[in-house]
Amino acid sequence: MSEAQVLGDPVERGDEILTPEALAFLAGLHEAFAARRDELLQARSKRREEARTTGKLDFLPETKEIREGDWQVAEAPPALRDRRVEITGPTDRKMTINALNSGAKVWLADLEDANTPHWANVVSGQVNLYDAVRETITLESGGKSYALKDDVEHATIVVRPRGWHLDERGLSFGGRQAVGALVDFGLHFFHNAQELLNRGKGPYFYLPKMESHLEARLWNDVFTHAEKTLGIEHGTVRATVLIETIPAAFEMEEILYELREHASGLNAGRWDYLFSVIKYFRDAGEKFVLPDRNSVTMTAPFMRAYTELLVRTCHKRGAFAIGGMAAFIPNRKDPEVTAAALDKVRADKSREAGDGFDGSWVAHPGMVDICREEFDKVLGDKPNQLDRTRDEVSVTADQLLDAASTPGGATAAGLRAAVDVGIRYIASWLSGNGAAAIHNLMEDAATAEISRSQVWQWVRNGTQLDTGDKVTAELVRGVLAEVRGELAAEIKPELLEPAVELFEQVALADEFPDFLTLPAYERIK
Ligand SMILES: CC(=O)SCCNC(=O)CCNC(=O)[C@H](O)C(C)(C)COP(=O)(O)OP(=O)(O)OC[C@H]1O[C@@H](n2cnc3c(N)ncnc32)[C@H](O)[C@@H]1OP(=O)(O)O
Ligand SMILES: O=CC(=O)O
Repeated sequence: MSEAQVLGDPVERGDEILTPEALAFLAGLHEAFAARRDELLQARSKRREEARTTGKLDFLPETKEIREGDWQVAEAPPALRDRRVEITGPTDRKMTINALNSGAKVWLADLEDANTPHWANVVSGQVNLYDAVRETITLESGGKSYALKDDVEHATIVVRPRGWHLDERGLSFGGRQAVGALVDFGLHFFHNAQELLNRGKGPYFYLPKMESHLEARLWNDVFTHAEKTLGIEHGTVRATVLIETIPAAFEMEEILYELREHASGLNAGRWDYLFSVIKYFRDAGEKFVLPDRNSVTMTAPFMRAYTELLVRTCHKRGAFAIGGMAAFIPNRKDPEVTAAALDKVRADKSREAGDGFDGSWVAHPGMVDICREEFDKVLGDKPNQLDRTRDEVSVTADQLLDAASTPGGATAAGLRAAVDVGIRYIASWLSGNGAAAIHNLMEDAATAEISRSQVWQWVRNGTQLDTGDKVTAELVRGVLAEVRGELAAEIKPELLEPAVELFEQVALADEFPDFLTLPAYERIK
């Protein structure tokens, strides 16, 4: 087996996580699965090229039997039967404690879009998960003592590892960089799977950014291998898959089918989904050009088609349908902003509960009650609404791809906001914070991806703004220069300058970079 080499700097308590046994377990995962990961990433480009040339995607003819077959996913374990409110957040120590105490049923412990994968964050996130699972996690910070409360039910931990595309420079196996997803999954599983089972929970995961059922098959094989290696019963791992890429929307059934012994549901990851629609069809013509990011809502016809199909697919197969993130967050200093955010989140969760979702996401502890209240109204004493099978729903490929009917337009204010948010977010990411409050919205990698890919698409299509200006690279550079001047008073030059350069690269390069976090990762030391 390839030998593990730890290349990242030492991290406090890292020796408890990067033990020889844990590294050997990761080496086994890499030996078995890294090459297949590489092949599947290559397959992504081939499929995208087909969509670019045809401007189309469709349900797969070769998997029709699966879509029409009679099968169900495994029954949910007790800890995942009631998911009416899920809080998401990075695994820093304070957020971990606050999330577990928040009153949410589930905590999505985010090693992905809300986390900058600095080696220190990668390892300390695992230290925090280790302590969280054992309920020993405490912190002294800002004159406050943090610990798990005795009088609330602690949220069930569901870990989101990085997507398949990201490598990890802090570790190598046989001289090749580790696969980020296998590191995140493997360390949590190795240290905590048995401990979680002893406590009546289990190793539960959220799987991000998949583009096909073959990628789901790979995850399923990883789970089976991990269970076998550690002597844990097959089917103990439970995974909720984020449907957050446009090709995956055409394979919801197949993804559940591949993971059926390990699946617990699908989530409508709306932000990455929007990013994916733009990215996939960025050069397929005007009909895929979307209006300003913040004006595309969940009631746009193509977004509605996606969520309706998701609920229908899940409940047909006995899987949970989990709603997405309304990005509005409260602001302690501004009651008006807070009141408006609460109203918007309430409306969003009310719509989702009415549509048949079994629960949904919030980004902030201040939103937990609102989400719970809206789901309580629909669920009452029932833990979920798997029985609402939504048989009347039927969604076509054209409906999923109908970006053209989205109301709204591209505006100069929208362009400026995209540049401003993009730069602010990248500066935050580079500093080690993968999630940030920007203009009273939660921003993470997914939301920032929309901003920069939208700019790229508008330039490529020469989109006309409300001012009559056509979006060109020159126009965007002008906006960039103005925004950079404004932000100089707020962001240190050592973060602002690389953030501006990176934004320019990911928004204006001739060749569209697949993920902004790839060139950003190259920049971190
Ligand atoms: C599109 C997607 O992929 S969504 C999923 C990925 N994104 C995320 O998970 C982002 C989750 N949200 C966050 O990270 C945060 O809410 C932020 C960064 C947006 C804002 O955080 P802050 O600036 O700290 O907000 P604010 O000052 O209002 O926080 C108030 C308190 O709530 C805590 N808090 C805020 N958000 C969270 C959270 N998601 N989980 C746990 N605690 C939280 C803060 O730690 C703070 O605690 P304290 O009073 O003990 O100091
Ligand atoms: O990951 C979730 C999303 O909305 O993107």
